Amino acid sequence: MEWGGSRRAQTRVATIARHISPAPCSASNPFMQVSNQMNDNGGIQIKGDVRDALERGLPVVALESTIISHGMPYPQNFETAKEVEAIVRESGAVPATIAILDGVPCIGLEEDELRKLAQLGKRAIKTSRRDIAYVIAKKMTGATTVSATMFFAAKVGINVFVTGGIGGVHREGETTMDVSSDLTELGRTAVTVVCAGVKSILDIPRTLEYLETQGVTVVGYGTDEFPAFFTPRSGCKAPSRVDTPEECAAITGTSYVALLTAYLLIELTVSFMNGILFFIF
Ligand SMILES: O=c1[nH]cc([C@@H]2O[C@H](COP(=O)(O)O)[C@@H](O)[C@H]2O)c(=O)[nH]1
Repeated sequence: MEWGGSRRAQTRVATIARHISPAPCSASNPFMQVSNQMNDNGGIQIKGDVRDALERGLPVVALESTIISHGMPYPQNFETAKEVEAIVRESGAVPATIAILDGVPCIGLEEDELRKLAQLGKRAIKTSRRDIAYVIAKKMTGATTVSATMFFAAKVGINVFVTGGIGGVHREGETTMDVSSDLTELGRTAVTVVCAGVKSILDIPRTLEYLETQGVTVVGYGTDEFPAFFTPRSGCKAPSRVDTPEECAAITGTSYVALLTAYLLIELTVSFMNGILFFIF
């Protein structure tokens, strides 16, 4: 016979799970239904192929847009964005580049929208989680950073997000308090972020400390070292390591099953970038 307290505890855990777990990718996904309604109301807009994949439970990979607007000049940024989307497609997943266009959060961009964003460059608002409400309310065009991209990906049930480098703790951050909101988002939003670490201009040891404080699972893929975006060598050790896609899947599965708020950040060296899509599950 089951102990009543245990049953109550299980119910509480299930309730918590509904709040913190990413929405499942299916037509019955309540987030999708909300998104559909929001779409009708001029809210979140999901591109056709992305919507179709989410409804059918097929793999979708979120991509950020600040790297397009602020990371490179036009037209290299446009070409690179298209190339990254093509790599995702070749690997059997649907790419969903996320941005806010004229106040509308868009999950997946048409080619002309991608070009518009690339041409706008730094005139697009660099939009982190803090800025989302303002950019939408003012009907502005915002390029989403890692934190804002994770926010929208989780809202529509996308569980994997691929980018170059994430933000981190800036040097002298101990006095300036300049810590990227990417790090706090990683601690609160259950989206697996596949990236090449942080740039060496940031304070990597403090970035790792902050990720630990936020409860973020940081895993090196095929490396013991935390990569520094342009180079696999930072001199800082990654807290843990996996070597196969199956190990990655097991860690992600464990995080969800155990309902931990320790979400997964997989760090890759740049040379592994073409291999990242093996992580889609
Ligand atoms: O090497 C780079 N890392 C990160 C970014 C972008 O900058 C954001 C972090 O900005 P901040 O440090 O202001 O939080 C990241 O999420 C990403 O969008 C970038 O352009 N270049």
